[in-house]
Amino acid sequence: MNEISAKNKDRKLRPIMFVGTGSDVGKSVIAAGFCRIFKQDGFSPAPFKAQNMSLNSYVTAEGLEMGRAQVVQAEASGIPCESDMNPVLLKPTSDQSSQVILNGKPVGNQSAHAYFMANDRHELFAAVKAAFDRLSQKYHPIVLEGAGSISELNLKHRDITNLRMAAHAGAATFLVADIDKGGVFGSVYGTIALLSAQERALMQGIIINKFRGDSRLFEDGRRMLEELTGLPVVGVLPYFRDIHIEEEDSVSLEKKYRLAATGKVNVAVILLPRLSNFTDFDRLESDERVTLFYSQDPAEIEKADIIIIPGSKNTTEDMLAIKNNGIASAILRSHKSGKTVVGICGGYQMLGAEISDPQGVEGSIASIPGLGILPLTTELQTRKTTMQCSFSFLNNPAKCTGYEIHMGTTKIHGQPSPVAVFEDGRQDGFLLNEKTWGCYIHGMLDNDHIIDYLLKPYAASLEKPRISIHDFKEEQYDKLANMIRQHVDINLIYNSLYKEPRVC
Ligand SMILES: NC(=O)CC[C@H](N)C(=O)O
Repeated sequence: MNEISAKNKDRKLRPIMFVGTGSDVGKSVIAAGFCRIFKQDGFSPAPFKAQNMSLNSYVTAEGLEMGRAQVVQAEASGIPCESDMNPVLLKPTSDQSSQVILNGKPVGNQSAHAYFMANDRHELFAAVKAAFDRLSQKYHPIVLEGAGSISELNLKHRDITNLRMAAHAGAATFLVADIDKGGVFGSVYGTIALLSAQERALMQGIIINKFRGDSRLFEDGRRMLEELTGLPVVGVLPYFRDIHIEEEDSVSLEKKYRLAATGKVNVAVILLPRLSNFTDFDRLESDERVTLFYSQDPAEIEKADIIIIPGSKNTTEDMLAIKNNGIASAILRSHKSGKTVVGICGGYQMLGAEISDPQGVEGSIASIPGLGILPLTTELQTRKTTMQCSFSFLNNPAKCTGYEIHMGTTKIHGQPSPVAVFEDGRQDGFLLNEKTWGCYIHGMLDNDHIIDYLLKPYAASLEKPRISIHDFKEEQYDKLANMIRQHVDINLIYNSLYKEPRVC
């Protein structure tokens, strides 16, 4: 623990917030790092982001849905996640429409226009503030994350995620800028210059992120930015590749591999247009035996040993998309030639004979034939299933964990052949043979023996990964915290958290 935190440990820390000059500047990872720093220093931090837009969600122990970035940050804080950490989650179902999750429950699909305009989102902001207030009764400091850029002038009066939230929280606010993107002086100076006096009063400093090379070379730049903005540059964080923290949105998915490689078990995850929960594959991706790539190229997909059809926010439209772009035929050919084809959630639904949506839950396609590999049909319902689950996989009695998030219910035609049996006796999924199966459970590939089962036909002689997923994540959070401590003036940050907020 550093001197300042040790001396003042009994005093309540005010909230801290990380906002950005734009999206994908690294706010979530920095927030996760600070959650771990505060935990290491003996405080009881908790994360908060008022609104996320993401197809990567998770389910709390209470069966409430929330964005995964705050789940990661809660893990870094060493506490269970709860929906108050992310009260609003927008899950885009198409370019025009999102499913709106409020306090963990879907409140319907709304067009972007209706959602953003209604009464300047007054009610939503009230709900968000209430969630924050509940959370701050239990934890301190609250580590808030903003969304995108804080200088979207036309959206400011409807903002519920950035500086209006910082003002409500009285948060010491730090601006994060990505130097790797270029234009860091313009974006930092411009962002600060466009703030109102009240907003400016919240700002405590600047963090330059993703710096490549020796940061001493940036000393002049740091001084210039301080002169231009009147704010201290509290840290210059390096661009890193050796710390693995789960990432929030599909911007990061774009950067992942697209090609098969030799000498490893090749796993292709179909890059569906509305792919959801791609974090399902993080553990598999980090397995030394595997090369995992995301692809929408039928020729590349056919090179894989194992094809996984992932979850989808819009199974019917994604089914149509893979029929039209040749991927469905590539999957069928691979299946026939004896390769592994596995489906998770939406992907499981696609492996069946038909997906129907009589009530238009996902869109305008009332019904569409699936791949016809598994003897099952799915109907999308208006009621959403969201729950964490414990289950056993096939005949292995070991307890596995995962979670379900879906609107569809699936009927098996003929003899059941479940993949998973839940603690309450319920069954899920269908196993046609060792190389052909599917089920609803997200996170199932975080269970090592299921990964081993998947890889067994291809990887018997290859070395296994050694460290458990829990220990691996803990190690990564500690590495992240240590890296931040090395490059940020942590005393200055603590000082700003002991100061009373300036009245805005
Ligand atoms: N997470 C998913 O893959 C969801 C699948 C499908 N869209 C459903 O809601 O049932």
